[in-house]
Amino acid sequence: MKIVILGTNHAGIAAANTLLDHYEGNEIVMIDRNSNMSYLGCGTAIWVGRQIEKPDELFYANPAQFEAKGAKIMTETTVTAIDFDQKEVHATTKSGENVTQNYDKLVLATGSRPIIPDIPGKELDGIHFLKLFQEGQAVDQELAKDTVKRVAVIGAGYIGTEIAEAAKRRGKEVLLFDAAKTSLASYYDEEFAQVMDENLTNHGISCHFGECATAFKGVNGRISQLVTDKATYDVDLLINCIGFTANSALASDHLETFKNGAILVNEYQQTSDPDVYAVGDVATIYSNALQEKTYIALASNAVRTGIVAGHNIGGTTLSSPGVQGSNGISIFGLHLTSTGLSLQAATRAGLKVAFSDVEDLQKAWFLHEDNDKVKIRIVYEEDSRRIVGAQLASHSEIIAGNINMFSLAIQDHLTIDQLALLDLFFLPHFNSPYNYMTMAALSAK
Ligand SMILES: Cc1cc2nc3c(=O)[nH]c(=O)nc-3n(C[C@H](O)[C@H](O)[C@H](O)COP(=O)(O)OP(=O)(O)OC[C@H]3O[C@@H](n4cnc5c(N)ncnc54)[C@H](O)[C@@H]3O)c2cc1C
Ligand SMILES: NC(=O)c1ccc[n+]([C@@H]2O[C@H](COP(=O)([O-])OP(=O)(O)OC[C@H]3O[C@@H](n4cnc5c(N)ncnc54)[C@H](O)[C@@H]3O)[C@@H](O)[C@H]2O)c1
Repeated sequence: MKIVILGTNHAGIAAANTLLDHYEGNEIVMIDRNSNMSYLGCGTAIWVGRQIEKPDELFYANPAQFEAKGAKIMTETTVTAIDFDQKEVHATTKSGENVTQNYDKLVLATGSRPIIPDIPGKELDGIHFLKLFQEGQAVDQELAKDTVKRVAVIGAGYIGTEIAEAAKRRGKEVLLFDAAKTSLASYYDEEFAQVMDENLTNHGISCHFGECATAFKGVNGRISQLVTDKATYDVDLLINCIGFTANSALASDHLETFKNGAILVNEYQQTSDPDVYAVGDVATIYSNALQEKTYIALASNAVRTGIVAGHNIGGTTLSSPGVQGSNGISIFGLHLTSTGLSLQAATRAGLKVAFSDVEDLQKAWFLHEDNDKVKIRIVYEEDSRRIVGAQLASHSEIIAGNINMFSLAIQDHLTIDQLALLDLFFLPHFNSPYNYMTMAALSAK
């Protein structure tokens, strides 16, 4: 069987590795327009903020590894069209040569691109996006310039908040904007996001929330001012981080799509064309919290969906268990993690939910060093008492592991009452006998 994989980043790599490592006798062709593969965008802010010196280790795979396993890999080759009737992929190489690859099964792993705000001045120099390694390099080079003193970041979601920290660590004056009332509003309720907002402000980032960019103005073709619905700011550099949109244009005329344009897939990652699979940021994903298909762009989902598609194409039926959109962020030592739905998000989705909040020390009360407070919220359905979300905030790194338990609870449809008496280990170095997770579940009304 000939399998063509379009896009060789996290989702395409996972599909290819699954097929190459577990199934024999297939011809695998991988095509990508980029010159590199496997770039971990999650490391961009860590590198740009000089928490690591170099970006070299942010790549975990290269074309030679796939060639060694028998795949044909075509980088710097842009797919221009797909003929789904003839089962052919048309592409153009770097040198301008047009090439065609036929397929028995096709994997769409073309990912996503940042959304471009449609406002005047968007074409000015000094306005950047952050997705590709090359875009990270461009921002890194800008931050090295002495002339770049004031940086505006539009969008205080994950990328915006992380790059705001990085620019601050590079000694810049940083202004962070979001249309929402707080940072991280898509992931956390106000009570949690405000902890982050305070942290950002305390570290010298100027937060402008509930404020929308309306125009970018320039001098000699380069950004010099940001105009919002509230004021005008002089800026030397602007970074847009207002979310991703699926790269589905190659297939959206032929395949069924979700309301945001992502390719609709079933639990086997199969699209409305049975010979075409879609994985990662280009595809929808099933949310166990919402109990319906949705769109969540995460590298963790890209890897899992690639594995699922690989096995199903290879011949092993494997159904995806769905996801919770579990995520985390760490800014100037403050960690926030969440899974499933916040109270706001659940209410917006029409769920009738309640919540339980607790605040306590991470470790036992008699340990006075490195024993930070933890803030926890569990969100659950009022009638069924099914857990649909959890949020944690602390300077303690231990919370990073805890959120995964809530992810499993949501996946397995556990109720808040089932969580209350769950056997959680106790050791003073890590927690208290009255664990805050237990206490949050026990105190649910
Ligand atoms: C700055 C940043 C930080 C992030 N941090 C995290 C994090 O901490 N945790 C997390 O889980 N997620 C994180 N993400 C999100 C994560 O990077 C994405 O969800 C992930 O990259 C999706 O992988 P993918 O393979 O589906 O798509 P992509 O990474 O978008 O890859 C798609 C590939 O398809 C190729 N392609 C597209 N169109 C064509 C075409 N026509 N022809 C040929 N090739 C094509 C592209 O060149 C690309 O290589 C972060 C993203 C960014 C940008
Ligand atoms: N730590 C992580 O897990 C991590 C890190 C980086 C990126 N990612 C993922 O990558 C994807 C893209 O990240 P992102 O930060 O671009 O998106 P995001 O969805 O996290 O945040 C986008 C932010 O932009 C704001 N916004 C939207 N339109 C706006 C406008 N016109 N003006 C001002 N603000 C506006 C939104 O309110 C939101 O807070 C997301 O799926 C994210 O989860 C994850």
